[in-house]
Amino acid sequence: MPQPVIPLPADLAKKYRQQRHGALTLYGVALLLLLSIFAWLLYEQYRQEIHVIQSRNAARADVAAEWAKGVFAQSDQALMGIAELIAYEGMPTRGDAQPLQRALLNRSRYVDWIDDIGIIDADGIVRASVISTEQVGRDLSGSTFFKSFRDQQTRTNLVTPLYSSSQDDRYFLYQARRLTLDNGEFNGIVVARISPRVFDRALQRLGVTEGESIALVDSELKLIARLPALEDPLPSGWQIDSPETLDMIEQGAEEWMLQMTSPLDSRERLFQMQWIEGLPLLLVVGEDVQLQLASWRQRAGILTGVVVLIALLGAWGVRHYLNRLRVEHRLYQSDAELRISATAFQTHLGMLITDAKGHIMKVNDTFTRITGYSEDDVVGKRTRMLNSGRHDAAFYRKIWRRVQATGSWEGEVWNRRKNGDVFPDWLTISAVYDPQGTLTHYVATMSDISERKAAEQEIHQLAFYDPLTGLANRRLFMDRMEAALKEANRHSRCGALLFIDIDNFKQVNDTLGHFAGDQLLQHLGRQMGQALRETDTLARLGGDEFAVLIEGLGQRREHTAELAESIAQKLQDVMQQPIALEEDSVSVTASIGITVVSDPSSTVDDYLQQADMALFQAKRNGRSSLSFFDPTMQAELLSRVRLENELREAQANDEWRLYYQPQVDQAGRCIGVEGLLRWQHPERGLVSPGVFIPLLETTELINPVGDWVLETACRQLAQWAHHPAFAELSVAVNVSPLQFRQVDFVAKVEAILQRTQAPCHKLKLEVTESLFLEERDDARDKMLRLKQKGVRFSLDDFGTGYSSLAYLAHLPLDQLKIDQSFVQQVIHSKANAAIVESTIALAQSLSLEVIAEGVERDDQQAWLLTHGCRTYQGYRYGRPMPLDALEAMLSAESTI
Ligand SMILES: Nc1nc2c(ncn2[C@@H]2O[C@@H]3COP(=O)(O)O[C@H]4[C@@H](O)[C@H](n5cnc6c(=O)[nH]c(N)nc65)O[C@@H]4COP(=O)(O)O[C@H]3[C@H]2O)c(=O)[nH]1
Repeated sequence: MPQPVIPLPADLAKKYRQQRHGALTLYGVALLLLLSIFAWLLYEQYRQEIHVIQSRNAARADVAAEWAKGVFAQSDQALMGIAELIAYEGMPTRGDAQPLQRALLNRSRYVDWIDDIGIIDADGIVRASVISTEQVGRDLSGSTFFKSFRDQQTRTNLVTPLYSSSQDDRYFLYQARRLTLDNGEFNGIVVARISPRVFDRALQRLGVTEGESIALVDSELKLIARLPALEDPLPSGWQIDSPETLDMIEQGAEEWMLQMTSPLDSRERLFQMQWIEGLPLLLVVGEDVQLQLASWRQRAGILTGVVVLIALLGAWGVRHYLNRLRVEHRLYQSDAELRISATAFQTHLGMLITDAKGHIMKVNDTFTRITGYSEDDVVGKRTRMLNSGRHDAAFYRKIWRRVQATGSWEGEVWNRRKNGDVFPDWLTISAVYDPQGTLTHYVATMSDISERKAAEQEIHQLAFYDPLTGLANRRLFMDRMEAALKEANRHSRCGALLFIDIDNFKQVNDTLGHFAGDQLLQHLGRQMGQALRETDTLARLGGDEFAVLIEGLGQRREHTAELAESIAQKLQDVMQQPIALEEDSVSVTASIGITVVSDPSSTVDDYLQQADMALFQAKRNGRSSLSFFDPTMQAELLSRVRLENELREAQANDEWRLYYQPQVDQAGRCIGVEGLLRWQHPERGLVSPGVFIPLLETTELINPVGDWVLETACRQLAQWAHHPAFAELSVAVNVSPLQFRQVDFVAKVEAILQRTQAPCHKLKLEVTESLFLEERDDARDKMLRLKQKGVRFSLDDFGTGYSSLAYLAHLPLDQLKIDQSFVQQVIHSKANAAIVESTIALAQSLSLEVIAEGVERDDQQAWLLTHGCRTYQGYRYGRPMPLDALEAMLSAESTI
């Protein structure tokens, strides 16, 4: 498997590229500079070499020219001497040329390069000749040469190019001088024939070194003389073929240089060519360029070698530098890779590397931290040492099969730490292959997910379990219900749903405190859990309400109901066991509503509703009762819902009525009334409070309705206050605990009293014992504040509750009202008689008035009177009635 290349950080890669580019650029520039200097140096040296050659050529050409001029000057001297002679002695005539002939001979001997001297008279007739005597008498008047002297007065002398001799075809140069008479008249010319050999000799005297050449040519490029002599010497007059030179001549240049191949010996030369002043002769001095530049070439070669060497050294240096740079970067890269690998290895994940056989080779610090095993503990051992024992062999086989098939595996595994603790581990295993595809190692990462699991567990617990009891909460219970319903439908098996409510839990909670209440709930949860099977689901739905789902009870509904009932009874028994709570020992009872889960068409909500209704019914039946859901319950519920809606409308439609029931003294005189609420229903007629008061309390409609009652009663009191027949009547009004607990209750009452201007001391508020079960001090405080206004208090239904008598003594009560349930049994039930008796005694001891409620018969009144109760209320004296009826009744009879 190819190793992944860890890319360099972008800035480092950029720096590397910049350094590399910089080095190459520097090298290129340096090389260019070096080459430029080198080329310049070479060129300069070449230029100097050429300049030296040119200078040398020019110097030699000058010398040669001077010499050539000297030759012609000397010969001209000779010609001048002859001219003077002729001027003195006159032109010889035919036959007397002897003396002149001798003079000519002398001159030609004196100037040895003069091959011949001749004299031509003004008519162009040769008068004398040193050598070519046979020429004497010859007429040359037609020759251009002669004519140029005769026709051009100013011409005094002339040198001609090479002319071939008519006798022997040899070439000669001719130098002529004008002869004049004393009067300046043209008298002919004297001509010297000069042999080119003179120049050969002269050039030889000048000498040349290897490669040099010097030549004299005439204006028609005929060779006059040349040094060095060629192996196969060319004759004078040999026509040189050099178009370049001819070009230059045609251009009329005085002197010039040409580099060209010599047409004589085919050597490449640099030629200096210049005319010899006043002569039709061209001096050509050449130097073999190749030869002369040999040392320059040598130097150039050495220099080139040096430059190449420097360039190579530079290139080597640059290459070395680049290599170093590359190595450095690779090193950095490798280093980075190593660092990354090392860092990656030391991560928050535990890491473990094994060989192909699973023997541990290396672990990191996190591994040690997670497992407690150091590297020394594990190296060489097999990974199975971490096995927790929670997974079977098949589990591990499956993992390794997966790794072999796909190269990796990840998942949750329970492993064991060195200290024996088992922990959940999120494990990944990757197989490592070499480039040939052979498995070489396994790399595993592990992370201890105990905390995550615990958190998940906690979240799960919080989401699905009741934090107080640890039982399933409503949500989980609903899920289980859903599942159970599906299961029941699939297998046609019935189940049962039980709703359990602890009777009077609220009072326990209120009297013993919330902590004790919590303990009680936890205890009951545990007790019930133990009484049920593991497959049953016990949940706390909230408050003191528990639910049990029992599945798979049977296929017959009746049988299931029987089983459910027995389970419910078992639970009731369990719950009734006394429970030690702090210092108290408490025993509670529970009411249970049961519904049988059997109807495939019913939903979870349907069953929950049914169980709820059954429970409602059970509670209505009294403590510790069981009730099965039946369809009539449902009807009741529906009517309850309807009633609730109607109650809301009643408030809006002003359907409330206040009835009054007389309260009398032992003489039968009405001393007051109790205001009792009635509902004037548009269809049902007059409805008793027993039907709707509990509903008003659960819907909190009790507050506005209670306000209305208070207001109505007070208004009535205020009216009666002005009526002598009723002015002494007091009005007792029932105040629900809910109503009393309103924060602004006192203010409300005060406002009503203020508004209605009712006499406060005639208003009697009837409160029940349940008011003092919670927030006692607040209730007492409110009573005291109202008491200050003169409002009086009567404790209603006395004897039915759990009132702490000690506490009652501290309340600002005025009256105890004996509940009608005791009063009506007072004759027949000794127990009831005892309760009434003790109540009367209690009232007397607390200096409270006492009134008996529900007195229907005379014997009851007699008994009460005998036992010290002198105030009564009951049908015996009048049923609750409308105001006008009451007033009519009171107006008609002075006593009842
Ligand atoms: N069998 C029998 N019953 C007798 C006799 N004498 C009186 N009663 C009934 O006993 C109840 C006395 O009222 P309570 O104990 O305060 O019990 C009241 C009271 O707790 C509540 N209630 C009535 N009006 C109001 C109200 O305005 N506010 C509040 N919060 N509760 C009210 O409704 C309860 C029932 O009221 P009612 O149906 O009017 O029933 C009244 C009354 O009609 C008798 O000789 N024999």
